[in-house]
Amino acid sequence: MQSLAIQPLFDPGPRPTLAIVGRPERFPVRRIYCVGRNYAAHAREMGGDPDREPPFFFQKPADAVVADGADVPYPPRTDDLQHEVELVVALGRGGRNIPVAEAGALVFAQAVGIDLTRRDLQAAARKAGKPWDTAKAFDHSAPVGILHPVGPAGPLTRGRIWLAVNGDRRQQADLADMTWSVAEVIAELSTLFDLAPGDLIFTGTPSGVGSLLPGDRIDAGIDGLEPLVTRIVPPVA
Ligand SMILES: CC(=O)CC(=O)C(=O)O
Repeated sequence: MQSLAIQPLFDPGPRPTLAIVGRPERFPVRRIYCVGRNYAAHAREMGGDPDREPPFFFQKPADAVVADGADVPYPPRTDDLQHEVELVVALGRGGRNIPVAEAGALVFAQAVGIDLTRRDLQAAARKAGKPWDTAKAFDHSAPVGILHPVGPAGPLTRGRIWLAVNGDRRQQADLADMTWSVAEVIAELSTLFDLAPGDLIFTGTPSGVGSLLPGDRIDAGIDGLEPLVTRIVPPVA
């Protein structure tokens, strides 16, 4: 009998990958989950009440990742691109219904990330009760720095997180200010989705989010991790 080799209809292209400190291999990205309003001060600056509304989840496509400090083209259909610096964790193991006490062990590595947001589209979607995808899940919306494998202590629970635009400090807080810890985020997320190796989780941004323009240089950092540096460049013609 003739064997049928199943070929894809077209070349699906490479999976996005991230560099890892001290390792020759790269981390293949499967999905990107994000946490909204995980710092009380940011929830307030967005008009929310952190005492009444718990954090929540949304996603970006894996190919929104911007790796290796590449430039970010200013996206179309917005007049208000904004920065949101975040701790990003990269899962080396998956699972579902993970208890909080075991959740940290799923984390392979961590990095600095920026959840770029078309704030004007987000505000319009919120007002109309519509989804946020056009505001959050656009091309080049997820710059991520080099991954640092976690040690036996697991993912970071404290330390300064900050972001500067053209040298001006815009965001600064401590990871200890997160409403849900990394372990709590993973445990909660694993009740909603089957988590798997390759998943990235953006763990929420502190207050001080603000607008970006073509030509801006962004420096973002978290104590103990390699800073992320990227530039906003003119829109793709
Ligand atoms: C209001 C937001 O933009 C949600 C978000 O991305 C965050 O809080 O982080």
